[in-house]
Amino acid sequence: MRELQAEIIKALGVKSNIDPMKEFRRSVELLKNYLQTTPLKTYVLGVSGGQDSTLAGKMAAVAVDELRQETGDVSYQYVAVRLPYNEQSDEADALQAIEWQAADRTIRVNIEAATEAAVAELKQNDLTISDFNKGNIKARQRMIAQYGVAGALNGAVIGTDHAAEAVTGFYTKFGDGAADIMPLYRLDKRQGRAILQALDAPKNLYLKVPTADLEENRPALPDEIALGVTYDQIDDYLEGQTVDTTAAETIEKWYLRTKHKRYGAVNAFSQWWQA
Ligand SMILES: Nc1ncnc2c1ncn2[C@@H]1O[C@H](COP(=O)(O)OP(=O)(O)OC[C@H]2O[C@@H]([n+]3cccc(C(=O)O)c3)[C@H](O)[C@@H]2O)[C@@H](O)[C@H]1O
Ligand SMILES: Nc1ncnc2c1ncn2[C@@H]1O[C@H](COP(=O)(O)OP(=O)(O)OP(=O)(O)O)[C@@H](O)[C@H]1O
Ligand SMILES: [Mg+2]
Repeated sequence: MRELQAEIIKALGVKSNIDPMKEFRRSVELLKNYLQTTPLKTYVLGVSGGQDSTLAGKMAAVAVDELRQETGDVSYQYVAVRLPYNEQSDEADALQAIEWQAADRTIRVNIEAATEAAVAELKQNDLTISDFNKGNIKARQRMIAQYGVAGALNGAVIGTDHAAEAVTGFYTKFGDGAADIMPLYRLDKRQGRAILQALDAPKNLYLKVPTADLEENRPALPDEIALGVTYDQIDDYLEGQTVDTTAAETIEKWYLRTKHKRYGAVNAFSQWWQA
């Protein structure tokens, strides 16, 4: 195994083999335990219609249902948040995911107006805002909306970052990367898929092409095109298998380049950025 590969696997805590239901329970227990250590009663999660939020939302729904039963406190709830930028082409998938999860409540916030207002104000200052940059602003508007819901409903925000995204830093810093709890962290993409399969989730939700869908010039751009490496290759790498050198180098390039996302803001005591 490559030296950096072993270091990454250890840092992200990825297993080469999982028992899907055991990992599901581990995440559900984490969600239950965390809420009980806080004054909070609600889990808040943006549900896009993609694989990751389909899984994380199911974990949240099961966690709060068990908490209600075990404690008798009926105020525990899971709130799914629809966050379209105007119309969303795969809206039906998002609604299907929420129904399958059996969310206690669904909230809808269209992020288009807030995004456009932010971009327009920035442009007043003689700045060019690229489509790519605007995509990250959309992800941050989704973060603002979810924390708005959390603030109103005594909630904690769930993030869907998992090992295959953490290794590539494929998320918006302080956008979808910002959350209170990350139940998928440690799992790679195929492990998340295996859990959904074990849970008998609708196949179309876990077999669909992963996309951040943030760019207007390249709608529904597959993550694998953006990254230049496939999830199968990333998962193989994370599970300690040998992948071809080009793929391994691409993954490692992303890992090293996005180190700043896996640490807090630099201060006078931090040293990670000097290495
Ligand atoms: N050393 C460093 N090199 C580069 N940037 C550094 C930095 N240290 C701090 N920074 C800060 O980080 C910022 C760049 O990071 P960031 O804003 O995240 O931007 P960036 O990493 O350039 O873009 C985010 C990527 O994640 C993808 N994404 C986003 C959201 C969801 C998903 C998904 O899978 O669904 C994927 C998105 O398509 C895009 O490819 C800079 O503006 C700077 O403030
Ligand atoms: N249109 C949206 N509506 C609600 N939440 C969204 C939307 N787009 C992104 N999100 C939130 O941002 C997270 C990151 O997006 P990401 O694309 O990585 O995950 P996903 O869409 O759930 O799964 P996949 O990666 O397979 O597409 C989502 O899991 C979800 O919580
Ligand atoms: Mg997606």
